[in-house]
Amino acid sequence: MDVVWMLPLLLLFPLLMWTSSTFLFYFKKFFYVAWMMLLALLGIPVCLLKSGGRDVENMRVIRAMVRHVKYFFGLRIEVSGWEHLQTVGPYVIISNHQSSLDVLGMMEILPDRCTTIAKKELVYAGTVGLICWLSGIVFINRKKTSDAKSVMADAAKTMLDQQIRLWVFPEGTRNQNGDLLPFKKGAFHLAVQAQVPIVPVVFSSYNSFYLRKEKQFNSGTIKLKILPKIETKGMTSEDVSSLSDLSHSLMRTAFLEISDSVPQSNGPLKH
Ligand SMILES: CCCCC/C=C\C/C=C\CCCCCCCC(=O)SCCNC(=O)CCNC(=O)[C@H](O)C(C)(C)COP(=O)(O)OP(=O)(O)OC[C@H]1O[C@@H](n2cnc3c(N)ncnc32)[C@H](O)[C@@H]1OP(=O)(O)O
Ligand SMILES: CCCCCCCC/C=C\CCCCCCCC(=O)OC[C@@H](O)COP(=O)(O)O
Repeated sequence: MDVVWMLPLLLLFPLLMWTSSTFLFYFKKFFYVAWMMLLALLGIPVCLLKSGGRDVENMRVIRAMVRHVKYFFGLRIEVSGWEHLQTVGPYVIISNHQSSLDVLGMMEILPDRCTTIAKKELVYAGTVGLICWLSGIVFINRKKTSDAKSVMADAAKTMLDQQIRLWVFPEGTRNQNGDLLPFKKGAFHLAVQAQVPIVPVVFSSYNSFYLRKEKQFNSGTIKLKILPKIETKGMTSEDVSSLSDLSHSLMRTAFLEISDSVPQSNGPLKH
């Protein structure tokens, strides 16, 4: 073929490749949300029949229904430190938060009678919002600290009265910058108020298979490391800052240890 004709084709090829991976990114994201919405639609009547309303036991329904979703996206989830979840009674789980894909890892290890603290906007997410409400998810208004504090103080009492575990994302928002954000204090006040242990859980970086800004969503492995519990018995609000710093330091070390060295989104090589 004439080289003049080959040139535009050669230029077009990378464009087509780029377009197809971007297309795949949006397709997979759309499928993820649509599938979760459908699962929630099917799960809602199961929850209502099982518990008759809002009840943390409904988390078992979500856990059972979500576990297969990882296979659609070629994701492997490797868990270490299972023994640290064998704690009797209530505790607070804290973990880093990179994406809504975290739900897949959560549902691999979610202990019984464990629900989550989430931003209040999630309750309006259609069928997903409704099943979250039915499963006892505690919704907070992040823009009104005083409201969030009082909801979390109530949650501390409920944890003890009803023997519930709570999963909190102390970064307070999704973050994929290749490191952990500084921690907000709510999770630590919660654990100290209820005098229950904290179990840190670390998700490895998704940057090797999922990059939001670059529109990449490939298959890959998520490593989940459950760290030993941190006791809070005898602590007061004075200890919250040091408790938060200790947790952050332990989790950051584990995060860097289990995450692959990969180019970070919009940044240099890390780790
Ligand atoms: C079958 C199909 C199913 C389909 C569906 C599938 C899945 C659905 C099921 C499950 C999904 C669950 C997944 C949900 C994920 C949702 C994740 C999120 O939404 S993350 C965002 C929400 N979470 C959080 O924000 C928690 C972390 N944030 C905090 O804890 C914050 O501290 C805060 C309470 C919100 C307050 O925020 P602020 O910005 O004001 O932060 P500070 O921490 O700096 O606090 C200021 C000040 O207040 C003191 N403080 C904080 N909290 C308390 C408290 N509880 N009691 C007393 N005092 C408190 C803090 O110490 C600061 O004071 P000081 O500076 O003097 O120390
Ligand atoms: C206003 C709508 C709120 C989000 C709705 C998303 C629709 C979800 C539908 C299906 C996805 C599967 C279930 C995922 C549930 C997890 C939701 C989530 O991860 O929310 C993001 C929140 O942690 C932090 O948000 P910000 O990055 O601080 O903002």
